Amino acid sequence: MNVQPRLLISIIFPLVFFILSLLVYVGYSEYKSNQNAAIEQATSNVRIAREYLAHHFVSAESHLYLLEQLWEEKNSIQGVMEAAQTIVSAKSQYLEVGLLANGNYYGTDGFYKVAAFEEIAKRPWYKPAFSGQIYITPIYLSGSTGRWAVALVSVLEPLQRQEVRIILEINVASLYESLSLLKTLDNGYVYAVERRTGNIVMHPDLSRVGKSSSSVSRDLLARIDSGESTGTIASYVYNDEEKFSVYDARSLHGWVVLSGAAKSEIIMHTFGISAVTLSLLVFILIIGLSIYIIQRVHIYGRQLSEVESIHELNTALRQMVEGVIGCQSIHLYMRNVYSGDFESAQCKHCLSEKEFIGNLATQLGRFAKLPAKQPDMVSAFIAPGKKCIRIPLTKNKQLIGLLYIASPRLELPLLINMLRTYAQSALGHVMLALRIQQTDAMTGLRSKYYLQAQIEKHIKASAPYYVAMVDIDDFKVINDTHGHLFGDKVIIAVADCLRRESDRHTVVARYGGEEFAILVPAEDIVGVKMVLEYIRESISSMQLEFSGKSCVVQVSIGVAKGGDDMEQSIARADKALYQAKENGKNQVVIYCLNSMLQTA
Ligand SMILES: Nc1nc2c(ncn2[C@@H]2O[C@H](COP(=O)(O)OP(=O)(O)OP(=O)(O)O)[C@@H](O)[C@H]2O)c(=O)[nH]1
Repeated sequence: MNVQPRLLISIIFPLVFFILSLLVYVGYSEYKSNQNAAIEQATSNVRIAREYLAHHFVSAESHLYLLEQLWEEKNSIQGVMEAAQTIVSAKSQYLEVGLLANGNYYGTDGFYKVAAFEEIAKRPWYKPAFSGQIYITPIYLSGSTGRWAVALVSVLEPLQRQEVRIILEINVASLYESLSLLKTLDNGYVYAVERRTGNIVMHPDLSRVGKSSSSVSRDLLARIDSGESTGTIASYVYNDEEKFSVYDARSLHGWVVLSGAAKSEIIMHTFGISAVTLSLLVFILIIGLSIYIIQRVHIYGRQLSEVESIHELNTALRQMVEGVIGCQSIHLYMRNVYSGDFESAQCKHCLSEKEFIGNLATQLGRFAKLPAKQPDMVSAFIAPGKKCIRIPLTKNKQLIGLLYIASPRLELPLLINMLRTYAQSALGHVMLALRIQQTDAMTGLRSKYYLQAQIEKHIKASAPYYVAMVDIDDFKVINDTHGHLFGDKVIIAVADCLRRESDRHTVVARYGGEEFAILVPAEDIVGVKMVLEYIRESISSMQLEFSGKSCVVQVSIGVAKGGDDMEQSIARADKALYQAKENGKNQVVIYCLNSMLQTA
């Protein structure tokens, strides 16, 4: 199946636009679904983290309860501390267990301190509280271990009017270890913030712990306090990256657990899947179509380079132009190598060299787009009111033709330049073939075929003309006397004389052997007769000398007024020539219907 390149090109742009729109739509849908998936993943991570933390808090509370029971049974400091030591040793998340009793602070690993109340009140785990209360402290940097910690504190009945409290200090970093494995997309993480202060309690970057969170704003904390305990923070900026987070602030000792990811990750995921696949498909499609189009242009180009006549060139050019860029019509003007005029290959329109230089020469560079309102003198004639493309065709930097494409559908410079390359090479080829066909190799005069074509042109244009046949007298004798080489030189000398004595509108051709034909554009015989007599006299006055041999040449000429029938017109001139020979040669005879008229 052969699809015309212009059809493919005309569908490429809408197709690319359609696919790009589809890409945007698919990309947007994919982004939305990836965003929902990321939110779901973050929600699930937050739920897992909450369950994990709740489990640990319950476990810590049960350890506290155990120690409380021990204390309440015996009020034995040693008993409680021994049990506390066992618990701390077994649980890596616990930094220390402390007992405030008898005005002293007893800590695991043998830490003991006489506790003046003022000093106790400064400890991060201390706050005024009623007996029977259990509370969790804000995050603090543990003085004894230098680690970030929170303490779960149980306030017991005072003993001998002195406060009794059991303090379970939890290592936050150790608690976070397992949670750090929970990922949202590739790099999102779980973290926790204190509701009361807005400070971070758990974060993969330890330097962030104890500092205020960028995601949990005062505004959000207020909303949480008013009951909005779960939800999504749609957008916030952290480390110059736009992020989102899912939060849950339900009953976890005042902690808000969060998980989120950078939005760029969602975009990367989106591009990673659909967009890249689709872009690749579009890319492959465009490359494939481009290769096909270029191949088709080359096929047209090959057909063009095989043409041998101007008619074939016209047909092949039209097919190529219609197939490649599409158009209403094309017009080819080719330079006449003899006159320099630009003649239309389609019609009789001709731009003389003078007109051409005056109007177009200075504007001819690369191809030009001529809008309907700014035509040049040719486009105004061949396609009035239509836009055109004018393509100059050159050979050896010389202008040999002009191609006009009226109302082109595509104006892509790449295609027009390909077209131009093939067109100028084909035109150059055809012009060379024409030149060979139209020129007589020995004398350099026009050939018989060119003369006949020119007569046809005059007949078509209803332009008046005369045809004269010129024959060298007694040429056989010259040949026989001086040899054929000498005879050839005589033919060339006569041809030179004919050329010299004719003006640029007269066509002089070698008709065959020692016979010549002349086409004279003229209204009446008077001027023609004068010219022919002048030619005859010029030839007979030549003294020809070659290689020491010399001779005088004379010619007989028959002339007839041209009619609508080319062959008949030539036959009449021939008849007059025959009469000139009959009358004794070296004379001009004019053909008349009933009798021949001898001149001079
Ligand atoms: N040297 C040479 N001779 C040619 C050429 N073409 C034809 N001839 C010769 O020209 C001669 C023409 O002879 P004819 O047709 O008898 O005519 P003619 O001798 O000129 O006699 P008239 O025409 O009656 O004056 C022939 O002998 C041809 O061989 C050519 O290209 N070169």
